[in-house]
Amino acid sequence: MGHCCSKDFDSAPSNGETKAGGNGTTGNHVKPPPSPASLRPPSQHSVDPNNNTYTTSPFPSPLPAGVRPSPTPARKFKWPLPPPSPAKPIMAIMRRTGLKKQKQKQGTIPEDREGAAEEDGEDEEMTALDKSFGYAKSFAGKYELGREVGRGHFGHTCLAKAKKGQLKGQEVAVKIISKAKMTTAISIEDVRREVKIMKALSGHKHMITFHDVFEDAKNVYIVMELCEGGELLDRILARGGRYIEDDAKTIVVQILSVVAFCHLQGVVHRDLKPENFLFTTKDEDAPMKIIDFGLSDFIRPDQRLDDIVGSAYYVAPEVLHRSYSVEADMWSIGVITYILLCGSRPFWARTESGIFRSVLRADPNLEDSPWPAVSPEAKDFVKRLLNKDHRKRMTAAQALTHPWLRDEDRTVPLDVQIYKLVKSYVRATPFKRSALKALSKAIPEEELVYVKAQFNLLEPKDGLVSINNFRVALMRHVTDAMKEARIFDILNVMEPLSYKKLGFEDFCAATVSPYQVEALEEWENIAKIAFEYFEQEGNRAISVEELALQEMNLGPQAFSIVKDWIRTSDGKLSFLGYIKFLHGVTIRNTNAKQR
Ligand SMILES: Nc1ncnc2c1ncn2[C@@H]1O[C@H](COP(=O)(O)OP(=O)(O)OP(=O)(O)O)[C@@H](O)[C@H]1O
Ligand SMILES: [Ca+2]
Repeated sequence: MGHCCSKDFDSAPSNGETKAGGNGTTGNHVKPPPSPASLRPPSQHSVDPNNNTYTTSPFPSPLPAGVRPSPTPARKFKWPLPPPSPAKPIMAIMRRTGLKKQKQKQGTIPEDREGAAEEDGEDEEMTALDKSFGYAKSFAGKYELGREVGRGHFGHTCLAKAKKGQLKGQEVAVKIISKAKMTTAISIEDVRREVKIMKALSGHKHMITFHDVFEDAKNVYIVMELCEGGELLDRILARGGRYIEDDAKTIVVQILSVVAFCHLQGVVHRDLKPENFLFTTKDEDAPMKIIDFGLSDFIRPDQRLDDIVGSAYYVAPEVLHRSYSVEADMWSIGVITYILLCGSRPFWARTESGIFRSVLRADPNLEDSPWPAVSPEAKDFVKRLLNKDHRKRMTAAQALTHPWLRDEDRTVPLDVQIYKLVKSYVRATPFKRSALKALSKAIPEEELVYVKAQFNLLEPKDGLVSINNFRVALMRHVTDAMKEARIFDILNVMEPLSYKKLGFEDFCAATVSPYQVEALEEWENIAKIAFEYFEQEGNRAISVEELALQEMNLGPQAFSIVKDWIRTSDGKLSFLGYIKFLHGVTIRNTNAKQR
């Protein structure tokens, strides 16, 4: 859990560089600790603990005017930096959750009554809430509790020794979550879901192994494998704030491998940070395990979440905009990689709102020391994760095939993104399909490593894949989480594949994402080549009406926009029109219906 509160890179031994900045707009610039006072993170004094959770986004919504995100209440936002005392934020968080509920029930609470309303709300909830989970009650009979090994916002973790059963004599870790702090139905549901997710995902080699769960009148006890090697954050700090590139790769590969697994299972972690990766032993090369699914959630393939959740330094821009999916985790991995490689945070400011401003607007600094000494592949890797446009970010499976990490001996995990893209492709018009096919033909061989790996994971028969290949590949990885996230539903909307099989060429066309290709350095060249192919094989005369209504599913309001995409000389798509058509442009200022 979040020892982000007690450790800070700014107080870590400096790597010697002094950078300007700290205004929240120029990236994270670590300051050397010149005096004992600066060892205390500055925001201790400047962040208001009562103003740390947003029930609505502090930023304008990215949704079209008039469209509001669904009304799920914002849940938790954690302290980015050390609070004055460990007890206060817990109380503050719990009170705030109570307040949100109260507000929902009764509408606006007058400002000067807020404190009282919080307390009232808490009391009311405490008496009404059912806090029995149905877990076994025999914790004390089965385990002997030892010393505390960690503490976070929502509980503390202790050593324990199993007294009986299969684990008899073995040391385990027990996360103890106090029922007194579960003051709302949401906080109870969070614990229930944390247990469900840990149980379902247990088994992956970089996932903490879940053993058991218990409860009594006071607490819930989550029993899991003990990791004795400490948090990744501690190792970064012990190394003076950064890793050499090869060691960073070893870390990032492990993170991606387990996160790819979570995403395939329909679980978004939402709190990826170095504090939530533990080393199994104290050995330098001990494997890491992901922990803390306290903020995680199930997510359907086509779902967007809207609650602002996470830790400030690692939060993705679209989370602040309240419309996000698994790509938000990929942003956090970009932040972790950036830190591993240079020892500084990419988005830094003294206050929480300053950090958010930086996340939304600032480009990470990849110029100053030590970046000139970092390989171009590593920099490209970071850029492709810290892209503010979530559509342009690599997925976890894709990132594992990036040139920086590529290793032919490592199996690439199945990527649920493939399913989403194929679903859209098989439902697209022939004109759109030929536009995508032209694009896929222009992609350099180098970039096809990922697509080839995904195609092979579907185990093509005679070079072809059908809906059954997609089903069987998913089944191979099925867990209860995958069922809960309704991942299999996507197969129903892929039903045109019941009558048609895809060869590798079609598969490439189906799985090419114009947004991700646009993020490549060679984009301009690729686009030109793609258009040449399109001119040869797919471009045809098309009317404004057909383009807007049939091809793009837009309303007549879009006629004036798509009109410019068509060449007057021959009535076919122009180069610019082709590119826009590929992207399925979002027309915000019309009431046009969109696919
Ligand atoms: N399996 C484990 N083995 C060893 N230590 C552990 C284990 N699980 C958790 N810890 C320690 O306990 C700390 C808190 O655990 P965890 O992150 O799950 O709690 P949390 O209250 O949800 O945290 P946060 O404040 O980040 O939400 C971890 O940072 C880690 O130091
Ligand atoms: Ca944690």
